Amino acid sequence: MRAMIGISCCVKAFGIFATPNHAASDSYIRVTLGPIGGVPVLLPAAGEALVPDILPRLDGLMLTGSRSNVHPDHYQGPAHAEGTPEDPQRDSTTLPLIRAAIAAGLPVLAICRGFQELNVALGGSLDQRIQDLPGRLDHSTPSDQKLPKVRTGKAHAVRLSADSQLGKIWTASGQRFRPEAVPVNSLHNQGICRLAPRLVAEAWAPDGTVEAVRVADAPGFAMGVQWHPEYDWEHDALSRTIFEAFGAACGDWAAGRRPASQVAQRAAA
Ligand SMILES: N[C@@H](CCC(=O)NCCCC(=O)O)C(=O)O
Repeated sequence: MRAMIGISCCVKAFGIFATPNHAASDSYIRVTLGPIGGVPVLLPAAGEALVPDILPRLDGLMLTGSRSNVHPDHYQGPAHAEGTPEDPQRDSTTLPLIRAAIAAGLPVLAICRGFQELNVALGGSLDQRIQDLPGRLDHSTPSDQKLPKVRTGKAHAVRLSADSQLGKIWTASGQRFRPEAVPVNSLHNQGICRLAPRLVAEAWAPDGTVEAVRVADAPGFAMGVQWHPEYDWEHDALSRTIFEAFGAACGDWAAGRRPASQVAQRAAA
């Protein structure tokens, strides 16, 4: 039985009447059916009330990227600049869902906005326009950029920490990589300011922007990346390997196999 992979949705206006729809990019559907090897389950941005009913039916949770941004009220930040896209319905769903998934030990993979949600859900904060901060790169891609090669091409390198879970995953898979310079794409304006207490930073851009984290005390796969491996996996083994590792963790969960540390924790309780 394939793993059921929860995929966060955004509320987006569609059609001539700008009717609100709950949507996720096809790239998340294709990567779930591909290297993750699971069944994609779109999770509507319908609020916290659904979390207790949704979570037990999932074998993994993938938090997706989006042009919208986590509302600053969730991390006591300043109001966004006029015109900054927000999605309060998504926030009200994903933040409690992340906390519940991490508490349950469910495999979690957080990507871009999802990476930022992981940090905020666990008590961290965000910088809202890192390109305006001294010494920082512009990590965004102009919204009018139509050239796919530019929009989702490699934009900078990230440096992995010596003990990174990401590095262990890539090494275990036999992938060759330079931990001091892994090329990634970049499509974000915001970034981690205060790292949540339970997160461990695993990778950094040349300007110090945190680009990957893991949940320190998670029994299994629980990590996030600020870049978009879902754009690259068909031609980039390192991107594909992230999803394969996440898929293996979700497959174990679906088969009732729990991480050894979680079994030990439960036995000791
Ligand atoms: N809005 C946040 C998160 C950025 C993000 O998730 N980008 C994905 C963009 C997807 C697309 O362009 O369709 C930020 O700006 O930091």
